[in-house]
Amino acid sequence: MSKDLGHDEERYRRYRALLAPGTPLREGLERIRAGHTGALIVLGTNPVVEQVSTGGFTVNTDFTPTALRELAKMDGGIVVDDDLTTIISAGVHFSPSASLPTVETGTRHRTADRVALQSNVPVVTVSAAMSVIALFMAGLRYPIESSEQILVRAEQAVATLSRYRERLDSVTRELSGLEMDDLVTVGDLVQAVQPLAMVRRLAEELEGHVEALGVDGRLLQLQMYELTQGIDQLATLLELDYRDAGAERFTLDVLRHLPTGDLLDPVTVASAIGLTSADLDTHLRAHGYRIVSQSAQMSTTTAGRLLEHFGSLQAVFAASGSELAAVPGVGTARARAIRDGLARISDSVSSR
Ligand SMILES: Nc1ncnc2c1ncn2[C@@H]1O[C@H](COP(=O)(O)OP(=O)(O)OP(=O)(O)O)[C@@H](O)[C@H]1O
Repeated sequence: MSKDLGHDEERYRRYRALLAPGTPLREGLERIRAGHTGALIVLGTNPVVEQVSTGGFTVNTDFTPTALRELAKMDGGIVVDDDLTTIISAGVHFSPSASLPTVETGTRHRTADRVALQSNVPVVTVSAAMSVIALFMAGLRYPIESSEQILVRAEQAVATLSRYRERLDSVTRELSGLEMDDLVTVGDLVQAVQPLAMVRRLAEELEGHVEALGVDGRLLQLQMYELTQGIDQLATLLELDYRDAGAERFTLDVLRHLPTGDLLDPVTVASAIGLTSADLDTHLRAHGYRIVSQSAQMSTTTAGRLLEHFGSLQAVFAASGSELAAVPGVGTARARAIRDGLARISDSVSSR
């Protein structure tokens, strides 16, 4: 089955977090898996769940991993309340409509799929034969993988992300050099936004892994944090710098939804982000917010004031310390910091 989450994404994410390592539910499921007994657990109740339930007995006990494991030894399924704090019943036989479609083969899994579909309540299973945990939700089956399985994919994503991050840092440095000389073209800007979009895309994928890993995802979360530092700010600054370059407001948000194949094509990217000319050689003028605000950790408002005062990024570079200090809100100390910062940026660009 496909993993296309569509409008169920938020719900899926909630259950993925509830099923992550370290949660009581996951702990109970892991105990069941280790015991090879198997289980079918309905994660909530409503009139349809009640209607398809027969037999079993009422438990109404606090949800604990041990209680879940003990009750799973019985034949039949378990019903827990919506917020997973109480085990309502155990040993329940479910009789969902046999006409509902399912591609599952065993009776436990066919039942789980159909109960989830008919009641719109998620169902989780542990297969006794296969030792796998699965979540059934709205006609889809989501495998709940072990941390080791997820980490293999996560490590590949981290490696790709760090390559794109390196590329992004290198092209933004090149872009700075071109901005200083007022030589930027559409192609140069596109070269910077492509790795930026890829970094964001990979970070989203990693966020999913971090959520699914629960307590096992802490290290990954730190790596992701480091590799994506300053990304949103960079996007905002690029949008400010090239806001006049597009037919409408220049925004990088559209790239989130562009298929990866299209993201690799410069002309498609140029027109997707609304650049007036998709001709990659067309000259673009950067306002200079990124370079000026990063020179001395200043807000875009202050950077904007400087740029407006001097008229261009090049004029800010050419300004003397006293000229900078004379701009309202700058002052002598900050003027020195700006001069030092601009010199540093200039050096880092020319040392490459
Ligand atoms: N309709 C049902 N309601 C509740 N529990 C059920 C139902 N059908 C099957 N089960 C539970 O599933 C158990 C195993 O069934 P079966 O082996 O046919 O399923 P399966 O999908 O192949 O699962 P497994 O991979 O665990 O063997 C049953 O002993 C029973 O406890």
